[in-house]
Amino acid sequence: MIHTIFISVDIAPLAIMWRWEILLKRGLPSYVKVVEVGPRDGLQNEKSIVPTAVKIELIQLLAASGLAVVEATSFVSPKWVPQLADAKDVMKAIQNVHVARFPVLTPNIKGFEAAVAAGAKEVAVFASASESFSMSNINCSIADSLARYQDVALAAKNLAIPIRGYVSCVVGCPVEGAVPPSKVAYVAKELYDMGCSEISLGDTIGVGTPGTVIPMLEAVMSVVPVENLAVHFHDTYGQSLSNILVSLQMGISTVDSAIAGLGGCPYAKGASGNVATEDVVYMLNGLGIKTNVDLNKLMIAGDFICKHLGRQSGSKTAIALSRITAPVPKL
Ligand SMILES: CC(C)(COP(=O)([O-])OP(=O)([O-])OC[C@H]1O[C@@H](n2cnc3c(N)ncnc32)[C@H](O)[C@@H]1OP(=O)([O-])[O-])[C@@H](O)C(=O)NCCC(=O)NCCSC(=O)C[C@@](C)(O)CC(=O)[O-]
Repeated sequence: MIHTIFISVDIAPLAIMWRWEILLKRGLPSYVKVVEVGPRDGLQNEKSIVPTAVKIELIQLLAASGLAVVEATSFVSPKWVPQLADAKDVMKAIQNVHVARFPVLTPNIKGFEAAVAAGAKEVAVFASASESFSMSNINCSIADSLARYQDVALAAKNLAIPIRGYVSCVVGCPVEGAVPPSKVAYVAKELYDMGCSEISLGDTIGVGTPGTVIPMLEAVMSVVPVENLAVHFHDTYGQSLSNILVSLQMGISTVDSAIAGLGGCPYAKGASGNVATEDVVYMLNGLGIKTNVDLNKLMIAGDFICKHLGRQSGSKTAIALSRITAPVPKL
């Protein structure tokens, strides 16, 4: 005799979860490259000079966490950014660390040559989508900066050195206010056309929301392939993670961040730190996106630099995890 057994299963919650997964994960990459900018963007605005040995140890700890790229320092004028005047010594000390790449900022050919002489194998140039910020940050117009960067790009190409291009003030400028997406797209395309293999779009003063970031990304993505783009958010208004999420949904898979949320540009008054690497990795872990970064090891690096600077971490994740003594619940 055959018995039919009916089991009543309420599938509604499962269906809702499934729909949310589809909605949320639409377009999300399976892997995100996290570019750590803490030793450079994070420290450049610190008033007291951080000893070179501390910078080197920080870089080593960050590389040990699994980060593939750690922006190490800048070969800029020490009169403009005294904190990074030890760029040469930092680079020399990390020559034998091979687990990560260590790009450096170079504002002109002088900086490029010094960086290469110190052992840099990757460089980055930095332009702005706002004329006023270009003047205050690098003392020249956007057009003049692009002409300078042509020389750097050519020199880099001759030595087969990869070059990244930053665009600052992609949604707002401390002087000019809102920046039109078309201006950002113009500068991004110029950098891409001169040979920058990655264009990082910087919300220097952290004023963007998804409402302004999406139209900006649409404009840039119409002239530069999405696989060559990165996003770089400062967290002044607490919008970074939502801005990162929409960027990922639009196809971007490279995200800049700074350990412990350090940072700020000396020439962008009022700008707060970068989005914290710990917070970015926590969110990406939650989305099931691979980063190859060990959050516990990141915490060690964050702890190290915060102790040195004598301040609490700017990462909500780091603060939360440091208060938890019981194992972190697996969400
Ligand atoms: C671009 C310059 C040099 C122009 O500065 P300038 O004063 O117009 O340049 P200059 O050519 O007249 O040179 C002045 C002095 O600097 C020297 N100099 C010239 N170049 C170099 C060099 N590369 N390395 C070392 N020294 C250099 C040069 O030799 C000279 O020395 P002096 O004769 O007076 O003794 C200057 O404005 C500068 O260094 N600016 C850097 C500012 C900076 O680093 N800002 C922060 C980084 S950008 C940022 O944070 C935004 C970003 C990327 O994170 C993305 C985002 O958040 O949006």
